[in-house]
Amino acid sequence: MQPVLNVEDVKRVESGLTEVGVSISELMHRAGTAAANEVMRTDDVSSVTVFCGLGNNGGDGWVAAESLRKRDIDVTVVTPVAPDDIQGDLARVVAKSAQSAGVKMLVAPPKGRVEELLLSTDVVVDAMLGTGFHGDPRAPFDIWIECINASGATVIAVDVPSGLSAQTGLASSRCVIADMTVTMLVLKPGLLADMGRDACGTIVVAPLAEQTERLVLEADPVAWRADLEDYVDVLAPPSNAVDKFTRGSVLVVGGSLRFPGAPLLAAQAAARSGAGYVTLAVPEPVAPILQSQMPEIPVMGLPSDPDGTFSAEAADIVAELALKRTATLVGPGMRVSGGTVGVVSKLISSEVPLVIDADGLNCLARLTSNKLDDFPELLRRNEPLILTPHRRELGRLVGQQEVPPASLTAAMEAARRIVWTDGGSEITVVAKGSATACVSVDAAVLPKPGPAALATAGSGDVLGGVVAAFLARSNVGNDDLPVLSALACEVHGYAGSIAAERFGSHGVMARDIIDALGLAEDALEEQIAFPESTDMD
Ligand SMILES: NC(=O)C1=CN([C@@H]2O[C@H](COP(=O)(O)OP(=O)(O)OC[C@H]3O[C@@H](n4cnc5c(N)ncnc54)[C@H](OP(=O)(O)O)[C@@H]3O)[C@@H](O)[C@H]2O)[C@@H](O)CC1
Ligand SMILES: Nc1ncnc2c1ncn2[C@@H]1O[C@H](COP(=O)(O)OP(=O)(O)O)[C@@H](O)[C@H]1O
Ligand SMILES: [K+]
Repeated sequence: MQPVLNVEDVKRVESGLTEVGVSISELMHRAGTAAANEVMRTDDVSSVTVFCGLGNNGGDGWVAAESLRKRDIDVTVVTPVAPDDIQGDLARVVAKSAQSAGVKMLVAPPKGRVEELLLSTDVVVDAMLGTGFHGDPRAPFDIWIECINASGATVIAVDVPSGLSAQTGLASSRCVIADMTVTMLVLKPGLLADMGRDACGTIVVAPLAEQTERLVLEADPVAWRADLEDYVDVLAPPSNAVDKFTRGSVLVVGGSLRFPGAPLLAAQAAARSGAGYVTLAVPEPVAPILQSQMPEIPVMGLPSDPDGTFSAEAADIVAELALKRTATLVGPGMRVSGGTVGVVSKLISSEVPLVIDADGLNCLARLTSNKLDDFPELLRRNEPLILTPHRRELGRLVGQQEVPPASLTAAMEAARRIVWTDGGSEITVVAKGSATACVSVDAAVLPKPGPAALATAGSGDVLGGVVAAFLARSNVGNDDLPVLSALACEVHGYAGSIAAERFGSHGVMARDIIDALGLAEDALEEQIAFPESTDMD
């Protein structure tokens, strides 16, 4: 797994490096050289334009320019001020050095001149704004960003694309869209989430020093990005000595007359994700509608209120059914009512492996008056509990219903409040979004995100079914639940990619993701077993 550090903690690594004798100036030289090395790896590069800002990110750019000049590349720096007028000492020194080495420069050129230069540029190096960026890019960077994005050149961003927050992944209206980002020392969360996914392109981490790895670990990574090899331990070894029950049995509890389809999607997803036996428990009037849709899945009709949601009597029946299954998923389409809150409450207090999704989470929010983290006794259990909220559901659980977490780091923080509620429990929160984090007290694991095609109604119900099936099938300890959940997310994401190939990136419906789940899991398992021979990017 690759560590991810909050930007403020990157500074601890930086000062740790200076303590072992690697100065900031030396780091800047190594950073600029690392960026130049990536430029040299680009096919057919002969002319490069480096856009430099006025801080240390700009300093990296000047070093890169000098390094490229020494390798006979036709390089021009575009800068707001001449080297002598740069305020920062470090950046001024490297800028003057590049100037002495014969690097060409354009000082505060008009927009037309920048556009003209870009016409004959193969590679742009974006060294305007790095981790010191805040607010909206001011002139001239806003204009240069526009010109860079409109050009046909390959764009390599230094540390972080200018205009993107390396911490939050949120971008202002102007943000460089790079083909590659050479990030210094370690991954930062904003590169992996939200706008970061669009802006960074391929991410290359430049460690810059041999002590970096140790210092990064000491700085307490906020998350870990999973590599395929990290899933080896949670994959069950294949065996033919199984029957439909030993392959894992899943109970899906949910549905209402208003939303009958959601639990069906979840149940189908569980069945397509290798659970040998899947049962649906829905309110009485919903049962005949669903049974006709899916003959493989037995549907049980439970006591219902007149509005077509579970009544209070359903809770005990559900808990009894759940005791006989290896995992239970509760929530899809079930609405929030006295009866459904009772069902969720009963399941939580039963020692059954449990996944709570969608309205199940909203019931939990109702039960705890939007303060789940104030109810430690509720979450104290031995069997696994996996919550799969999207950001709005997550916000409702922790008192942020008005302003839900707006970034991956904010979502991880909210998830941590839940998992730490009883001081370290068996809970994993799968904080869903365009990038997802699987958070437990031990770690936050970031699966590789799937395509935007996953952003379609019912896609979360499908993920709930996949997670429940993986939980039902697996024998992993509670410590491994974040990795197991992350694998479920990757299968879901890869199924989304297969579906997008089949139906087009705008044409995917939840049912298409379900149909691709089995193939996605096989392909991922093959990739995990034979990482060299298959390439799925
Ligand atoms: N960590 C490491 O170990 C290493 C870090 N290194 C590098 O250092 C970089 C961080 O450097 P940094 O701290 O000097 O900040 P940086 O990103 O250059 O920005 C500051 C400048 O931008 C300006 N500015 C800010 N917002 C703005 C806006 N909206 N619009 C316009 N301007 C704006 C701000 O001006 P101010 O707002 O203060 O007036 C100031 O002039 C890091 O990303 C990496 O590349 C490597 O050299 C080696 C190893
Ligand atoms: N832009 C995106 N890129 C990748 N995955 C996404 C994106 N948007 C949503 N997803 C994924 O799709 C699923 C949507 O879940 P959810 O919001 O609960 O949907 P619904 O409630 O409609 O079923 C989650 O797994 C989420 O991580
Ligand atoms: K940059």
